[in-house]
Amino acid sequence: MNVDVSQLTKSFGGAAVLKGIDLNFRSGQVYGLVGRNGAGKTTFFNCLAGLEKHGGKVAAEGEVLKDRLGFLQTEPYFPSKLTGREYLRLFCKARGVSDENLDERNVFDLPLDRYAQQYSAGMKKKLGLLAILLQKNDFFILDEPFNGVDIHSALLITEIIRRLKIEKKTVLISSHIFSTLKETCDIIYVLEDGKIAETIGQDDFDRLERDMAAFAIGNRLDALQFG
Ligand SMILES: Nc1ncnc2c1ncn2[C@@H]1O[C@H](COP(=O)(O)OP(=O)(O)OP(=O)(O)O)[C@@H](O)[C@H]1O
Repeated sequence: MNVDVSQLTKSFGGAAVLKGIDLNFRSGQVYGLVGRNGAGKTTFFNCLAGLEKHGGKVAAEGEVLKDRLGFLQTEPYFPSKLTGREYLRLFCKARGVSDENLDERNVFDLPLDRYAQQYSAGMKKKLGLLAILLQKNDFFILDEPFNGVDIHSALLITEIIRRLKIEKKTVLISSHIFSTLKETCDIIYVLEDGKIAETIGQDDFDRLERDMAAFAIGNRLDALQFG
C-alpha cells in the first residue's frame, strides 16, 4: 500500500514534537525510523494510526489508513481475562478474516489458552505481532518489534518482515538495534528535532552506523576511566 505523509505536525501542550514530516511509503518496501529517545517516533506512529490528532495530511490511496494498518505498539495492551486465543479471534473478527486453525498458525508457540495479560514481555510482543499478521493488513508499523524477544523469535521476525516485503506489503519499523534495521530495511529515515534529517539507502547504512557510533561514543567515556 502506498501512503503519502505531508507536513505532519504534532505538539503536546506548547511543545512541538513533529514539525512538518513529509514521507512517501511505497508497496513492497521496508522502512526504518531511527531517532534518539524522545525524538518522536512513537508519536509519529500514533499519528499515522489515527490515535493522536495532528496537523498535515496522511493519504492512503483514498482509504482510511487505520482500516488497512497493523500496528504493533512498543508495549501492546491486553485487557484482563482475555486469553491469547480470544485476543487473536477478536483481531480476526475486526477484519472479517478467518480465525480457523489458530494452533497451526501459532508460529511463535504461544500458550494461547493462558491470559495474555500474564504473558512475559516477549510473549506479549509476539502475540501482538501474530494478531496483526493474521489480519492480513497492507501496511505494518512495528514499533521496536525485536525488543524483549528471544533469539529464535528475532530470527523468525526478521524472516516475517522479508516475507511481507515479498508480498508487496509496506513495513515501517523502529528499532534501537541498528543491525536489525540493516538486515531488513530498504531505506532508513533519521528523525531529529521534529524533522526527517536524513534519508539513507542501503549503500549508506554502514556510513550511518559509523556516524551514529562516532556521535554516540566519541570521547564521552574518557571521564569514566575504566582502568
Ligand atoms: N501524551 C503525551 N503528552 C505529553 N508529551 C508527550 C506525550 N507523548 C509523548 N510525549 C513527548 O513527546 C516526545 C516524543 O516522545 P515519543 O514517545 O514519540 O519518542 P520516541 O522517539 O518514540 O522515544 P523512545 O525511543 O524513547 O521510545 C517526548 O518528549 C515525550 O515526552
